[in-house]
Amino acid sequence: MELSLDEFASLARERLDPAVWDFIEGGAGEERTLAANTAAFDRVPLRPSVLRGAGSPHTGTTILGRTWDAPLAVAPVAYHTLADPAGEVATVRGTAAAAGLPVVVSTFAGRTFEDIAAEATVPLWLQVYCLRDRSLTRGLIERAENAGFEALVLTVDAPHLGRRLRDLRNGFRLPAGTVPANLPVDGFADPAAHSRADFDPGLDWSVVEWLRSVSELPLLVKGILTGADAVRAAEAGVDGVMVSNHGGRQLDGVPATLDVLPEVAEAVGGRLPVLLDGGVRRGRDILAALALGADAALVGRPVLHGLAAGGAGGVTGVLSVLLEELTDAMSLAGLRTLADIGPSLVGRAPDHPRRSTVDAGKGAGSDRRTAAGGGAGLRLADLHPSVADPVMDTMNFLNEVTLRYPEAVSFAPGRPYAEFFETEQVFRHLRRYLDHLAEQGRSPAQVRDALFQYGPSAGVIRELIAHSLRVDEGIDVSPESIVVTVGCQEAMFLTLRALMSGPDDVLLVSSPCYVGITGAARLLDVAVTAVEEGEDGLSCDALEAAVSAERARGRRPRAVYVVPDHSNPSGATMPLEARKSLLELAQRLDVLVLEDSPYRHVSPGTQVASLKALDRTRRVIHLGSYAKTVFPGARLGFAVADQPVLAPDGGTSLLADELAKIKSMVTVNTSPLSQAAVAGALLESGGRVSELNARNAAHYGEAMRFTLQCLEREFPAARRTRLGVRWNAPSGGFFLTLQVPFRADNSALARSAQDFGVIWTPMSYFYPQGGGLHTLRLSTSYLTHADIEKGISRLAGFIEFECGDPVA
Ligand SMILES: Cc1cc2nc3c(=O)[nH]c(=O)nc-3n(C[C@H](O)[C@H](O)[C@H](O)COP(=O)(O)O)c2cc1C
Repeated sequence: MELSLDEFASLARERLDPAVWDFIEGGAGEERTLAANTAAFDRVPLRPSVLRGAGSPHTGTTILGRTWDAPLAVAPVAYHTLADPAGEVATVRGTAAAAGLPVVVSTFAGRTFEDIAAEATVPLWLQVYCLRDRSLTRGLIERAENAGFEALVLTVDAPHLGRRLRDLRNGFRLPAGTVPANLPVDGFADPAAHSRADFDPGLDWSVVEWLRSVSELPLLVKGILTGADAVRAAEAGVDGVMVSNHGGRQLDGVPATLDVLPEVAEAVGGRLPVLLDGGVRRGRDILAALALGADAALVGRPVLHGLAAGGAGGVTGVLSVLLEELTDAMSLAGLRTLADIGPSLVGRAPDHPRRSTVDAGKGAGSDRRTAAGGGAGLRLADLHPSVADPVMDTMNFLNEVTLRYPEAVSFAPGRPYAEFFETEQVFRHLRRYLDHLAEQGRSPAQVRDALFQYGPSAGVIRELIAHSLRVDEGIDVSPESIVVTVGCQEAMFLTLRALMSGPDDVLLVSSPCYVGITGAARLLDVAVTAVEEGEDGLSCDALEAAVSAERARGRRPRAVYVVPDHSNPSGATMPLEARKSLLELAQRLDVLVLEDSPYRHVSPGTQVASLKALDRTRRVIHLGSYAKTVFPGARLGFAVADQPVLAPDGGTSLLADELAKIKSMVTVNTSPLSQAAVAGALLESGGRVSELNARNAAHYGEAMRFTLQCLEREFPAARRTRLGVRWNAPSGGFFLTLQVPFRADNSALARSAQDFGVIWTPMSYFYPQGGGLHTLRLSTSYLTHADIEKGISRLAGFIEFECGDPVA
């Protein structure tokens, strides 16, 4: 087994044709820059700090709005097919098996963007050479965008390819079968000659504006080597810069990238992410780059070495070695997270430039705050990385857009229908509960304290909840296995905190997935792996494959989160058999199931048995919510955690006891007032939440049916087919999803709100590892029929306009 990148390089050299090896390995001119790139890392020793209580390191980071497992990506390298016939397809497969890291695909990829995207579960970026033929360039970008690529990387150091003496001596020609799969196949065999013919040597900074006009994807420029150019790039409005000298393949004699990094980082001043490539060959090199101001590093040649050495598995090997070395170096240097990395790690004064303070995912034109100056100003980079993660902005963005366009019909929030609430109801519920306490023999002072005082962390209405679960759901658990929480959100948070004990623990989530759980995971630095949902919800096969893949990577899949009934956001419901299979599989694989099911009792018809009701082996932690069934203002939820927990001294407790301990340090206890209000509702209905909600369920079912009917009316079959619009027809819940042929992103949403007066939610918010770019979510729950009708008619106008087919 190869233990270093050098060993992969040696294997590749043995296996590749010498001229191909030279093409990959060589640099321009006397290869001084090529040599300088690696030598620069050797000149920068790391200076560890000891006894810092660092524990296990966490390598995750957020760049351009996406979470990466480590500050590492695959640099754009032409023709991966030179190293393996499967080319870039093998690369993305191999990368995914190592970690969630982006792959930058070259304009000169040996496989089509569509083929690569079909195989990719990691984010893809497109490297752009701006060709003389702008329409060809635009076409490439459009194809990549349609295939789901997430960013553009404009290479700015190559008006034509550099003077590569090895290739000139070898008379290098691309071997038969190696072609630029995304370009018209003509005249490419001599890459240098072709670049002189087709690259646009007259580019200036206006190219940024042109790219902005053809694509809304975030844009980075690759090939920045001076602070001045970095400033120009920032002024031109790019979303990130890459310090690169093209791996020493362009102008020979330019400095090593690591040497110019501090200058570039200082010039950028935290406004944009700074990435670096060139000579990165060890995990500790990544640390050095981060210490000198980079947000992440990329590797080029080593990936081709891996491909040549062992196809996709070789790529996995190369990246895994780098990641292991990175974790090892962090641990030995006393670094717990990337936020701990600063100039002192490489012995520089602390006022040296730091990494980006702004996540570039916010896109062009966003408010780019500069690093705080003196005084009490704080730097975003010094706060927990979750605060810069776009998942945290999801709720705010939707609230903001709804407030900004008050006249718009909003299909965004999953709120209950307001007409169900009457203010006096709350007082009635409170009275009912207080009477209940008196009936149970509590003295007036005890009744008073039950409302006014702190209460036990685990809650005071656990008996009533246990009773309700028994009579209504067939879930038979003791009150002691319940913890009453501040909304279901707190139940998720406590459960994750308790279960996820180390950096190798992974939470599996069905994807698309409710953002509350991914947000909680982000706050807690918990790694999340998405498992694709099918029409019937979570698929057992996909889950099993994901668990095996995680275990193969040395990680411990701990639990799987699932919304089995009328899922938010997809609307899917798992049939009974699928639930049973899931429980059997969870037992066999030894993972816990986190069941979240807020929509069961507000959906029409008979509901399938809950996972917890079917659970015979205490595999399921049930996360409950009264937001939809009683009222959201109570902020009342609960966790059923009846799993026994064994202490080293042989004693046992319930997982619920451990959750209550954590809760005592988060919210101390759930408001007794809220508990009392919900308890009153439970008492009034004899614990039968389903009966309490019979009218509501019928109403929501009707709202869904009416929305579907309006969609049918606006998009009769012929128009639907012509436009490429499709939707699902959930049997309950608050949400349905609609597929459209254009990108349903934030800017489309802003156009929809402003020009058409209708708001919806981009489904991409709900895909933790990318996806849903052409789907939008409609919530049908809180609107009147008149609003639904108006909203769907406006939505039809918007969709038709976006499809370039405006109605007269
Ligand atoms: C064989 C080869 C092909 C490359 N093709 C491209 C390309 O198509 N576009 C580009 O921007 N950079 C290209 N590069 C440069 C890489 O993106 C990257 O800057 C360089 O390889 C990083 O240095 P490293 O190989 O030392 O990691 C290529 C590099 C190599 C070795």
